[in-house]
Amino acid sequence: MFRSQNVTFLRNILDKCFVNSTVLRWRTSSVGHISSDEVEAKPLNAIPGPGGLYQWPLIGSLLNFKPFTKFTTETIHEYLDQLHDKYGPVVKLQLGSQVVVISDPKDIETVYRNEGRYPQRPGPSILDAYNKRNNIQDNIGQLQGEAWHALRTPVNKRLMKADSATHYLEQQNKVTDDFVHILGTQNFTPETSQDLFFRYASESIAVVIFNKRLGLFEANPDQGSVDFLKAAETSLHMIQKAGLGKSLAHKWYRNKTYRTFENSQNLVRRVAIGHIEQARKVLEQEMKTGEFNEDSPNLLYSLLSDKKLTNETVADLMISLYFAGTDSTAKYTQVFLYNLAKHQEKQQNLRKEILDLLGPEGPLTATALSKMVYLKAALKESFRMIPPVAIGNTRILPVDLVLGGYKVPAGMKVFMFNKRPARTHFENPNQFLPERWLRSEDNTKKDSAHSMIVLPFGHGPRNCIGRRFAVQEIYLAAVKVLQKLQIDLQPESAFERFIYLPFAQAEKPIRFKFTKIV
Ligand code: HEM
Repeated sequence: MFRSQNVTFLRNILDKCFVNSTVLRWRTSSVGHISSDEVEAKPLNAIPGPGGLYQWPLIGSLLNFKPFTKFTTETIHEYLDQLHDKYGPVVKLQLGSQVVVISDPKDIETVYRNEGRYPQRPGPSILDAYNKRNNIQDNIGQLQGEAWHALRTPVNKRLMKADSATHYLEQQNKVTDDFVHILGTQNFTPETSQDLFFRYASESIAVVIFNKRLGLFEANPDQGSVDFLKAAETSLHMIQKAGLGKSLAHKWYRNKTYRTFENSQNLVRRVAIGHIEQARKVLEQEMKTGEFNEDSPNLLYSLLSDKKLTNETVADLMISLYFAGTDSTAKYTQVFLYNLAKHQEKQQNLRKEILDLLGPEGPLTATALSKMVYLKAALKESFRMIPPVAIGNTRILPVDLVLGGYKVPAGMKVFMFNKRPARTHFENPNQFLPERWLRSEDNTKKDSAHSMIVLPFGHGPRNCIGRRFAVQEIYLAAVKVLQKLQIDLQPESAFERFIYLPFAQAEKPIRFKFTKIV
């Protein structure tokens, strides 16, 4: 052990020789400083975790799940919680490949601060296999390095600016009006209400991606668009299963998981390509007739006009956005409304904010949205209580790091298990308290690592590219539902268990009760 003056001395020396030293090449904290514990960092093989056969490649992954344990890929969060209870904040195990799972916000911060200009998130291995077999180019979520950056930059310009999503508010207000009208006028089984949320998310993102309404709320919607929803969900489920090592052979032959994935992914692509083709035709027609309005938002037009992008790349990008932007938002909109239904007092507080700013009929505008502090706090608290992804925040380390006192080498896959500190690092963690986010910023940011806990959309240059749209759609649903309807839960749904597929969802479809406010 080092005394504190020795540690300060060491820090100075290490900071100076940090870059070139071969002996002291381990980056040890978010800002390159070093602590006494970290100087004595232990090797990778000292990281605790399930031992013996569990550490074997391939077989080790299978042993994590049923029938060998009580866990499945959907309850991976419960399994990781149990491992962290047993082994501490750094755990090593086989999940598809060897991974290090971390849950200390300081370590999470260290990973993000050192992720570099082109952060590496492993692409889904089953999608890699599918693309290779079908001669399809890798998409934004799979590319790495400069190729990823070259594609991400033009998309950032269109989707990630502060006002990117608000340009679509007018059209998305209309989608939400239709959604809320149906919620308020029909009786649903839990399954049909769940389906309606999928239609809502799909319809909302389609006005951005394809510049058109899909008609999913109509009596006889296009069957392809309806089938897309189930196919996207199945594809994502298979991605998760394969990614966590429950399917191993898909790389070498078309096993059952792969075939299920292939069928659903074929459908996802076919439907998305159909929409893109139609959107392109409309665009060409409008340009011919002079109807085209350059000032109205049109993502497809804007991307096709970018000389650096080929038509094929634009099409693949649109497919990825449609695929990534439906299931995720559909599921989280339900989770948020669930939290509001479960916490009636908070629902009333939020309704008051909404009615004060918009009244019972007003559309959601960018100005009103900027004033809705309770809405933002409530969604953030919902993200804390039930994070939308359990292990979506993953990186392959570009440099050697010290995490929790262990040396983790460059190239290692690291899962950031933010779900755990979201419970362990807050007062009254089991209470739904939007108010905790209303306190002054400095109060919630006493510890800089605290800002590394609630990260529903990841962090850094590779964070979720659809986040502004996802959040806007969830806000719109909450605002418009609360303007018109009271949300309750039927008694059977009062204590739902949430699982990950890979996005958070209730284990059984939620039994909402929507009642018109008179
Ligand atoms: C509640 C809804 C959503 C959640 C919780 C979510 C979550 C995430 C997360 C955690 C990541 C990884 C970020 C990282 O590695 O730092 C991600 C990436 C991504 N998301 Fe989302 N997402 C949502 C909605 C959307 C929407 C609406 C779209 C498209 C319109 C979208 C498109 C993407 C894409 C393309 C990536 C990969 C980005 C890249 O690798 O550069 N997501 N998302």
